[in-house]
Amino acid sequence: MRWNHGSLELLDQTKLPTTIEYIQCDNYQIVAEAIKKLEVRGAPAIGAAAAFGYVLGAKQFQSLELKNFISRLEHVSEELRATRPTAVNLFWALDRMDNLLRQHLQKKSSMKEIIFSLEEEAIRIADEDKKVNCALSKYGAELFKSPMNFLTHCNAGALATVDMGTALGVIRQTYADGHVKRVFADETRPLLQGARLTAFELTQDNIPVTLISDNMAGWVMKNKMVDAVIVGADRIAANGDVANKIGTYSVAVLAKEHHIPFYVAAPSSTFDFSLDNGEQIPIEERNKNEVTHVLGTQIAPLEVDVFNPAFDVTPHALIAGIITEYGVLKEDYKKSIQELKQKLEK
Ligand SMILES: CSC[C@H]1O[C@H](OP(=O)(O)O)[C@H](O)[C@@H]1O
Repeated sequence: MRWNHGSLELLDQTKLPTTIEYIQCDNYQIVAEAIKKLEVRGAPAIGAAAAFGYVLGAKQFQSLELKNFISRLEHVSEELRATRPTAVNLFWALDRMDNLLRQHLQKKSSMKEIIFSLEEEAIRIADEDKKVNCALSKYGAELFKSPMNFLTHCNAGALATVDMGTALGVIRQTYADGHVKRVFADETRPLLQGARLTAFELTQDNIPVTLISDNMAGWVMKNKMVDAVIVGADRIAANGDVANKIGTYSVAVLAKEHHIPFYVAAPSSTFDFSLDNGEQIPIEERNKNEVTHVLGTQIAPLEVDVFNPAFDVTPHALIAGIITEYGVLKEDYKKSIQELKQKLEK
């Protein structure tokens, strides 16, 4: 994504890998639609895009009298929050924008000061994400000191963040250290983020990648073709339960069965300290057409019933470590995540 001081340019991820097309967002409504349609997707990327959408909304209504400006911007925040329910980074980013607005209102700042400060905060959120991914990638790479075959699910790469990625950030750093033999990428039905995005990112970086369909993950593990699994996250509860793309839970169970370490890579902004466990994480359910059609081609009877949860929850007991920008958290997750929370509150 690229911020041009008045408009946000987003790479349309629904068109990848065959078409490189950008969406010029000059109002918050276009950003909200882009998040809903997964034109921009991935927890940190959604958060940063929403923050810039908030700035666009503020600019759209800056000529209103203050009372109306405030109510319109509250509506902008609500509309952006309503785009997708699971990735907590969306709400974390919008909370930062709302809190900053409240501070300016208390200080009776001018409209010009408010707009400038909101824009600075959105840019800060984006810049922080790049630095955070670099830091967590270094911590993650320290776990892998010999040549490894990885398996990953969905896309937790540069396309899912502002840059570098989380799970793919660790893989990129580990590759730079000479410790990646190959990455097995699950295609990740129904929207194929693995086939369309992870395979795209890794081939662009000349990192050896083998695309597999989701139902092959168990067999490659059984045949000792995988040394470690690493995935991203959309929301992590206070006990270490992790919500991530649907299919992640199945991969974690398979990894456990085959004694393969299963890692999650996520910035601290993906933790939801208000939730005791993963059962409390809202799981987005999406349109049935995403399952009955593949890239617009019908593959099932239209009248069939469909269940289309976009995420599932992996219990912390299946997770070998959660790689963050503060280091790798391990069991007892409740304790290590509480320590992370205290660190963030300092
Ligand atoms: C680095 S967070 C990436 C995370 O987000 C993806 O979901 P979606 O493509 O629906 O936004 C997936 O769960 C990834 O692991």
